[in-house]
Amino acid sequence: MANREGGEMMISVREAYKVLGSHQVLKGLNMSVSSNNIYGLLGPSGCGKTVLLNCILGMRNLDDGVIRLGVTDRKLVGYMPQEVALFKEFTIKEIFIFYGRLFGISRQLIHNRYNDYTTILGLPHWHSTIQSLSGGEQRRVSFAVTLLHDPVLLILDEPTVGVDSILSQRIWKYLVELSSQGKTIVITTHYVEEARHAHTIALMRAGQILREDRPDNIMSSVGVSSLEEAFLELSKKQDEGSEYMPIFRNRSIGKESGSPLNNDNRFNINRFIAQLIKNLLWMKRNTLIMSFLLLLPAMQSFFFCISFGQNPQNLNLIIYSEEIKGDGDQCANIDVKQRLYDCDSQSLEIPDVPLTCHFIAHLNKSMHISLESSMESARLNVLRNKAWGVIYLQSNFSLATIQRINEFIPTDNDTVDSSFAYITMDMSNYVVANYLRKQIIDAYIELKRALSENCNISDRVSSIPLKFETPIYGTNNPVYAYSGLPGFFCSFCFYFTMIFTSGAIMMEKLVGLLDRSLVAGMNYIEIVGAHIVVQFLLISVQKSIMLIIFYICFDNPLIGSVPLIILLLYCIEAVGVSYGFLLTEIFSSDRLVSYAGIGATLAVFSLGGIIWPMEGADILIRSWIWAFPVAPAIDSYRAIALKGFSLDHVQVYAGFLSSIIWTLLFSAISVVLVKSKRLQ
Ligand SMILES: Nc1ncnc2c1ncn2[C@@H]1O[C@H](COP(=O)(O)OP(=O)(O)OP(=O)(O)O)[C@@H](O)[C@H]1O
Repeated sequence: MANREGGEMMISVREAYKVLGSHQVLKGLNMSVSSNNIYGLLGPSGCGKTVLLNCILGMRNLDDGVIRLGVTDRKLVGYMPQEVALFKEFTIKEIFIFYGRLFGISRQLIHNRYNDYTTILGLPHWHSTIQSLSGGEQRRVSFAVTLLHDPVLLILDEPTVGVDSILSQRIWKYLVELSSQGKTIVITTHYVEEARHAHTIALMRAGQILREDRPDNIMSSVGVSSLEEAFLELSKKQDEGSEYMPIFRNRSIGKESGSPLNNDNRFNINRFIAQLIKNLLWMKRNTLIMSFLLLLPAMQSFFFCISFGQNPQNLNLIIYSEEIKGDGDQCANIDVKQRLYDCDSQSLEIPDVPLTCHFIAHLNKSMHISLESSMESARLNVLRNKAWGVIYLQSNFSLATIQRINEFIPTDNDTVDSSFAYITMDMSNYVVANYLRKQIIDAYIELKRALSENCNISDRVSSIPLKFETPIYGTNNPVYAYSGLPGFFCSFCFYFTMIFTSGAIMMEKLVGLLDRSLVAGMNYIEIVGAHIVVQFLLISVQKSIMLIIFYICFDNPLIGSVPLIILLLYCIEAVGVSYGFLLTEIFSSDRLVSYAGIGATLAVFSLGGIIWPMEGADILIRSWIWAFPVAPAIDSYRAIALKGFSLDHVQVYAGFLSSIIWTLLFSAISVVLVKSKRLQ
């Protein structure tokens, strides 16, 4: 490319249009940057300088217009973003080595260049971490990183903002030296004064270049003595519309301009290793976060095992019995096996120790029983939340119960009524109330069995004719935690990988690290690949910790194949990684990413049958549950762990299939979004 004077042209932008949201940012912009020149892009905040640079670097595509560059290889371009965009926890040495690896520069050359930049720019010590440096020092390091691979074209987005005047002068002096060595430099700035050092100045306003020329030519052509005045004059003309009539071109009308720089979409092992080492180094530097990430699953699983789904214990229950006098001394030291009454006696009498005491003894096995002397005080205690219920037994409860056992069908209604235990409960808690109800029924069945045995009456005849045989799966006294654990474990694996993936990528994105790496030639395959390796290591350790706590420290049932369970968990984690990545492509703020992540986890939590079995869900949800992410995998886990099913069972392979399909779907949408963003 040649410029008007016959010299080489490094950048040529023609009729550039760009709309972002509802804002037309570039409006038919033209720009020409000659090789070996310093091109100062001067304009107020929001005029579109950064968007223009992004388009030149291929981070965004124009809606219409053409960009041509004198170089197409990313290795020949150096980009310094507006933000410092460096890893805060890393030392200067580590940052230099990271970017050096990206560009394939040897260690020796990296070190030599550091020494050169230290002389020129006064870089801090090689082993200083970025977070220990002042703002100005960080900018110097960022500038040096841009120069590290000796690029031909330098694009610097406000390198002197927030920098003291001495450093700013130093940077400009060095830029002049670089241009004399054959580099082309495009530099954006707000500061008119420092822009005078540039060979060419472009005055930009509202998405257009108002004038582009040598500084003195601009002033003389407008007939003023300063660049500020020239800018004001040209701005007035733009507002009057005499020279720069804004033309709105709709995105759909214009033809899209592709990236002016080549994108290397092939996997490059050096770049991948650079990214991988960087991720591992980040983990090493953030020991607090890493220990939290490893302790969190241990704590979560431990707390789950000791608190979730176990049967309620020591529930308070009150007995108000008219048979018992005073504070219940009669019931002290009851042996539930002792003979209850004399079956041979012809006339039935109240036994020495009333049956109430035996009933209490059976109830006491699983509950905490206290006696009250009146129904009013008993009810008051339930009202005051001191007990879960009251059992009222009438004065001739023992006699009526014995009579009922002996005669099978008692003769009079009074006897029938007196043999009843009248129960008034606090039913506000579903689980507690039902568990208590079962415990009371079990205690009564025990009492009745003891009474039957007392008189050698077969319990087979006197008891309810229902017999629960050895169950096919599980036990006759199931614990809710056993069926809740699969949902908890799987949801945690999904949540953790999703939040770690989105957190790691958003961290790089928000501070400009991702853009810097992408401009340097890194591609998404390398970035995501390196991330997956790190994730894999981390989740393997986490998973092992959780499996040990669940199945070795605590005796939760696991009758199926352990390798199959581990494989299933990796599949669920793949869904978490792909969903986390998708969120970072959909949202630009980490807050929104967190909201969407937590929202999805809550949905997984409730659809996974942890809180309540899906058999109780609405028919609409039940019939579509297979279509939700993670829920079928939780079902598979349950089938493997609690029923011992293998991969050839539909309930098991459905979970694997669902996880694979969701991973592919989330990944495919992410790829489409990444590609379409390039077009934005
Ligand atoms: N993703 C986006 N969506 C919508 N509008 C955007 C987006 N990015 C930038 N803009 C708008 O485009 C305009 C130009 O932004 P740009 O960052 O290029 O300004 P600038 O000239 O670089 O400003 P500064 O000097 O403050 O950095 C601004 O009004 C900004 O709000």
